[in-house]
Amino acid sequence: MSELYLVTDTDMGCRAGHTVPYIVEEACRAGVRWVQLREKTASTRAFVELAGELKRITQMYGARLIINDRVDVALAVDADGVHVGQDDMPHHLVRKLIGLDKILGLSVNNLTELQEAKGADIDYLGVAAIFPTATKQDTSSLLGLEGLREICRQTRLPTFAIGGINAGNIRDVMRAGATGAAVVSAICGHPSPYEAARELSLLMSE
Ligand SMILES: Cc1ncc(COP(=O)(O)OP(=O)(O)O)c(N)n1
Ligand SMILES: Cc1ncsc1CCOP(=O)(O)O
Ligand SMILES: [Mg+2]
Repeated sequence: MSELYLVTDTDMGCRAGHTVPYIVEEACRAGVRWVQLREKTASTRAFVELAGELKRITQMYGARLIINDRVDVALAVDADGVHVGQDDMPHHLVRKLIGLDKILGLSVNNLTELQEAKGADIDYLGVAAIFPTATKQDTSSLLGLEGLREICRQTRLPTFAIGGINAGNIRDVMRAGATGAAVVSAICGHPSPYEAARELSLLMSE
């Protein structure tokens, strides 16, 4: 199964002429089985409606739907899980709210955060940021491939590398030991999300 992880961006999709449901369906058609709905400015109503739409699409393809930051939205649509970072709701409280059966992802940006996450009841790590990215403004210092390699070496949890990953570097990311790669612009900003996801999936399994 492809461990390519699509993280959505409505504005970027718009600029490329796509809606988020279109991007998600095209990526799923290309084999993506991890989808995160990331909405930083949407109203709660719009967020929940979009999440419901993505739930139908992801279910059709057997893909997982993860909600960024918002436990309430995840619960409202019975999503497969939630992804939180270091400034979001603490992961142990998220686990309490979503229950044991849901997927919980946590971002780690350095080795200190990795140590703090040891023993936590989380299902995977988002390892950020690997390369420079224009998609997220508030990223902390860059890990690079060496930083990624060290984090992967020190954990048994599945690791999804994120930040500036594209067709030119995804093989290096996988060679550094990541379980998978999470991307925003490489799929949402591409003229063909289907072709982009196909190419990335092929490259990462080489
Ligand atoms: C798979 C994955 N990894 C890392 C992140 C970043 O989460 P966070 O640090 O909470 O930042 P925001 O995405 O909320 O801006 C992620 N979303 N997904
Ligand atoms: C959400 C997020 N978290 C860390 S970097 C990032 C953005 C990644 O976007 P892109 O794949 O376009 O570099
Ligand atoms: Mg967050």
